[in-house]
Amino acid sequence: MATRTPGAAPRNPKPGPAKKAPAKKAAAPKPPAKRAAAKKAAPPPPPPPRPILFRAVRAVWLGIAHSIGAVFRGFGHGAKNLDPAHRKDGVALLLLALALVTAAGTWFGPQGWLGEAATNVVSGLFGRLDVLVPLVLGGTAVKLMRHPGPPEANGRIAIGLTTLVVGILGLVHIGCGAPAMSSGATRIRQAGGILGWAASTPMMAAAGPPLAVPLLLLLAFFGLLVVTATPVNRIPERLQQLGVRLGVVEPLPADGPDGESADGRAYSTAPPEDADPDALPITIGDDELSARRKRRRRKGEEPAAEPVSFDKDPYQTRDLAAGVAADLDGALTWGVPGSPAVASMLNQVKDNTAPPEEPWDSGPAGGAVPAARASEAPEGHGEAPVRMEQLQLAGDITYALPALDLLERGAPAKARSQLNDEVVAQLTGVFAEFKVDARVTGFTRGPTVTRYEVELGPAVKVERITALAKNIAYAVATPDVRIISPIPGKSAVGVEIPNRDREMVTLGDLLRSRTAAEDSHPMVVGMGKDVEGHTVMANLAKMPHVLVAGATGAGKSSCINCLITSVLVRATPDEVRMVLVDPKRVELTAYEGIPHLITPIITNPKKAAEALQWVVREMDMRYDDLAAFGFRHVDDFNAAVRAGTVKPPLGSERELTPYPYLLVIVDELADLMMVAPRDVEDSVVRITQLARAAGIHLVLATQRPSVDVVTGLIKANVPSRLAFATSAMADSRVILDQPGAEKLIGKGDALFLPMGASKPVRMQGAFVTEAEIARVVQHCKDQLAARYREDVVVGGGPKKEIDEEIGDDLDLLIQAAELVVSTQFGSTSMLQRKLRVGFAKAGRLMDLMESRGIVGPSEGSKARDVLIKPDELDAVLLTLRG
Ligand SMILES: Nc1ncnc2c1ncn2[C@@H]1O[C@H](COP(=O)(O)OP(=O)(O)OP(=O)(O)O)[C@@H](O)[C@H]1O
Repeated sequence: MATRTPGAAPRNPKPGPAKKAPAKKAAAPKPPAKRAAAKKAAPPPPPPPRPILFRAVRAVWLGIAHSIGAVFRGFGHGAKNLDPAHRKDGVALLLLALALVTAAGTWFGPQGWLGEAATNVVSGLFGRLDVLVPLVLGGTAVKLMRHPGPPEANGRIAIGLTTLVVGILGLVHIGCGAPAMSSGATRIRQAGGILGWAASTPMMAAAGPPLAVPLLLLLAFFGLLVVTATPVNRIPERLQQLGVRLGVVEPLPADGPDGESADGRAYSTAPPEDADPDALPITIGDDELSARRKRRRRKGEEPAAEPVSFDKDPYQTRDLAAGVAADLDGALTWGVPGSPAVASMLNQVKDNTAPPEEPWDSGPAGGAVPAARASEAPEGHGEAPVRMEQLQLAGDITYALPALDLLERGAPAKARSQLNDEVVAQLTGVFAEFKVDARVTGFTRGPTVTRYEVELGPAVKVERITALAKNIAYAVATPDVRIISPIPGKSAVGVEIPNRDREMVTLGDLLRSRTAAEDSHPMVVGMGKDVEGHTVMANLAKMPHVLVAGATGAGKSSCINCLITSVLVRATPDEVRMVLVDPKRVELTAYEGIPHLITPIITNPKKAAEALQWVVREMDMRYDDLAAFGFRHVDDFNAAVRAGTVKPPLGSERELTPYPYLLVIVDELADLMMVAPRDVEDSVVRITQLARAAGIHLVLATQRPSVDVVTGLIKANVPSRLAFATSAMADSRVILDQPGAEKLIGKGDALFLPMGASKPVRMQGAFVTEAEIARVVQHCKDQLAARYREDVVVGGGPKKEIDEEIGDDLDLLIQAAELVVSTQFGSTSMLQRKLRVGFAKAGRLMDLMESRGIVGPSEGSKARDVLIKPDELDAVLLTLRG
């Protein structure tokens, strides 16, 4: 659990004396220091346009390349939906052409001057192995077209492949008698080529031929590890996986003890012991951006102006080979020099895992960069949990969590686009037009909105910017301008303007992020990305209950899908169980049959109200257990059960098992409130007041955040709020107790106010497609069939003959009968209190009991006579149940 610290940029010195600056002075030159800072902050000029011929050739080349790429991607599955932003068809076509030319020359004899030249170069460089060059080039081209992978990986693969090839060519050269250069070009070509000669000669000179061979073998082996990003300690595992793929080895069953994965890595499902239960339930990871920014800032480097991708798999960088790989990735892709010594390589692994996004930063004074947490990450970061795990469930069932590959990668995030530069120019234009001494000193671009930072000249009132809101909106042609004054932690006014080229945040990218990897708690879910592009993760167990609201089409269902999919990807059914309530009948059907469900998806609002009452009973039962065994939180009880330190009472045959978290998701609270407002409110309030310690958590979604749906009582007990765009400010007030949500721009744009936070965080909610959900759900269903409990909703099991008059009140009536008979006290107000029902319902229960001979008739305000003795209770209950 970590929270974001506000930007560490030094505050500006106080503005000069409050002398009213004449209007003319507004445009006057700034003092030198200010000017210098501003100059540094100014955006770099756009690159000069390229000649038209170059652009035409490029367009034709890419056109051909994309057509051929499309053909290659058309084969089989898995490459058809490659995001255009990830394509590398241009380079791939070049490699393909080279493969064809070299194949013609080396396989069929040189033809023509081009063929001869290519053959001479290839055979001269690679010697005997020249025949393999076309294959490697062709294979690489096809791989680039079908699965280009993250750009950093290409750098690593290039270096690894070179090391591998040089090692092998050196060995071939020695194997062919190690001819010297003086023996002629033909002998060199018939051995390891110039590369083989260059690799083997110094080794033999330095260590002698017997040692040169193992050294070259080591070099080749090292290259292989780098190409495949295999850490040394995972070689056996990778070999095993290869064997399984080739069908020569059986998959290993999970052999770790409970709570340990197959590879022996501890897999903790409980929150960290030192976790502060009152801390904010969200983690805003600054891994993606700030680590690199901060490093660059330390080095005094200018930020990169080019938008860059930060798709990077933190799991690949664990030890030497992976460390080198990561280091080389950084070196090749981002121009960061690779460290010479192995030790420093290892140190840099962590740094290199931070995606190298670089927003436009105005340098220390502009402070568009928030403080980074990445460099303060705990040492053990490299031990991020491996996601594909074989986990042991109760009853010796192994359960593999879905692979993160089932979720798509998003397009690379942009740190800056031409449209941002245009907006900066428009803002500058507005300030100049209205003669306000202010300038844009930087911006941080999020997926949906960009926050432009505006610094004011001396003696310029903040109100002058706020007063310009409408003019700014006019200039940038969008009504949705939000002004934040000041940006927390900075002496600057923030102007949030939607990106016309907005980006999608995919759930896959969130769950692959380092922030997600660092917290293996099963209830941690991907929420989205904030305005600075940081990953926002939330721990549902710490929320502990959340209200999700917004107008129709604003993104609630997508958010709920992300929550459920996150849980499916990160938690086993033994860790988290769910009750899904979907009165709209369409939103959650994709999850029918998942093993995490405790009861089939509930679509009938009346049944939903019953299910909530079941949740209350489950909570009471858990509380009884906690009290009986002397624990205060279900996590402590679970830990004790797993450790075997808690035993059932003597004589009891009960087998203690840990309680899973119970996640109750209601996708349209309004539908429930329409059928049984009092019961639903009662249950929700009771659950929200108490369920936290019992590991039961509610997510309530509604598109009607009016006071009759989100009542005062519900609001008071649901502390975390997530507001998507609302149609009116009043709705925003109901959800967040403040305006703001009415200014959101829909499609997942949200304000997130987690428990304990005073200000909401604006974020772009994540998105997960139906196809991804279907893949994850299929995986879970393949692992385990759902086992439903029959007592959750009455009527879930075989239909019993229940007295028509009793109808849906059977459960309550039974509880009332138990209460009245066991206490021998026929009081309506007692029923109201104990069953938490209203006066009308308690009166009706009393009447039902009277008509069934359990209590006598009403005697005014006096308690009724109880006509049944405690030992007759069981028989009476049986009759009631039909
Ligand atoms: N996070 C997101 N990123 C991108 N697009 C989104 C996002 N969330 C929603 N959308 C787009 O908005 C559409 C409507 O979203 P969604 O169905 O989640 O809305 P909703 O609030 O649940 O509406 P309703 O209440 O009518 O069900 C989606 O089909 C999708 O195209």
